[in-house]
Amino acid sequence: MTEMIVGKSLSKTYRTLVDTVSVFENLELKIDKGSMVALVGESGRGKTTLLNIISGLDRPSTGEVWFGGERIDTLDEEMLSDFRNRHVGFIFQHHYLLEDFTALENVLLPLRIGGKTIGEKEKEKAKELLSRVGLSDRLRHYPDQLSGGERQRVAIVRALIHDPDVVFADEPTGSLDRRNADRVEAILWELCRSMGKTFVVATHNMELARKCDAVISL
Ligand SMILES: Nc1ncnc2c1ncn2[C@@H]1O[C@H](COP(=O)(O)OP(=O)(O)OP(=O)(O)O)[C@@H](O)[C@H]1O
Repeated sequence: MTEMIVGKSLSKTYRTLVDTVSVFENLELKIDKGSMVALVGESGRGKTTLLNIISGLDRPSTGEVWFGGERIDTLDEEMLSDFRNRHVGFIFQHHYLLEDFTALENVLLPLRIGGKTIGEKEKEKAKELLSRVGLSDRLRHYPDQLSGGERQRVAIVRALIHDPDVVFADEPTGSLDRRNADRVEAILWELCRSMGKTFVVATHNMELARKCDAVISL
C-alpha cells in the first residue's frame, strides 16, 4: 500500500513562561493511502497535538512530516496554508460554521477560499453531498436554524467538498449526545470510505477506533 503520511522521529515540546511540557518524543508513524486510522489515548496525551502536526496546522519541535511524498514541516506559512487548502479537510469538535451563511454557502466556502469560481457544477456537487448526509431540505437554513447533529453534518460536507486527500477529525462528535454522535459518526465513516479518503480521527470512542484499519495509541 502507498504511504500517505509519514512521521519521522517526531517530538513536540511546549514552552510556557513557567515550564516546559514534552508531549511526545521520537514518535514514528505511517498512514497508508485510503486507510481509516484512529488516534487514541487518555486526555492530555497529545492526540490533538499530533493531529495538528501531521495535518500541517502545527509543526513538530523536531522530526519530519511527509505528506504524499512531500515534506511539509519545512514549508513556510503561505505554502503550508496553500497545502492545507488543496490536500486536507478538517472536522473539529465545534462546527465553526459561519453564522451569516446558509448551509449551502458554508459548504462552498473552501472552494471560494481556494480561488474557485462557484458555478452550477460546484453547487450541484455541494447539494449532492448535503443530500447524502440527509440535509437536502436544509440547504438554505442558517447554522442557528439547524440542530447540533445537522450542523456537524454540514461541517463534514464542508471538509469534503474540495476533494481532499486526507480528512482529519478531532473528536468530531464530542459535543453531541450519544445517539446523535453515533449517527454522525456513521455518516462520516460511510462518506470517507465510499469516497476512498484517507481518514484520521482523534477519538475517545473505542467502538469507533475498533472499526478503523489501524489505531495509533498515545
Ligand atoms: N499551547 C500549549 N502550550 C502549552 N501546553 C500545551 C499547549 N497545547 C497543549 N498543551 C499540553 O500538551 C498536552 C497534550 O495536549 P493535547 O490537547 O494534544 O491532548 P489530547 O490528547 O488531545 O487531550 P484531550 O483528549 O483532552 O483533548 C497537554 O498536557 C496540554 O496541557
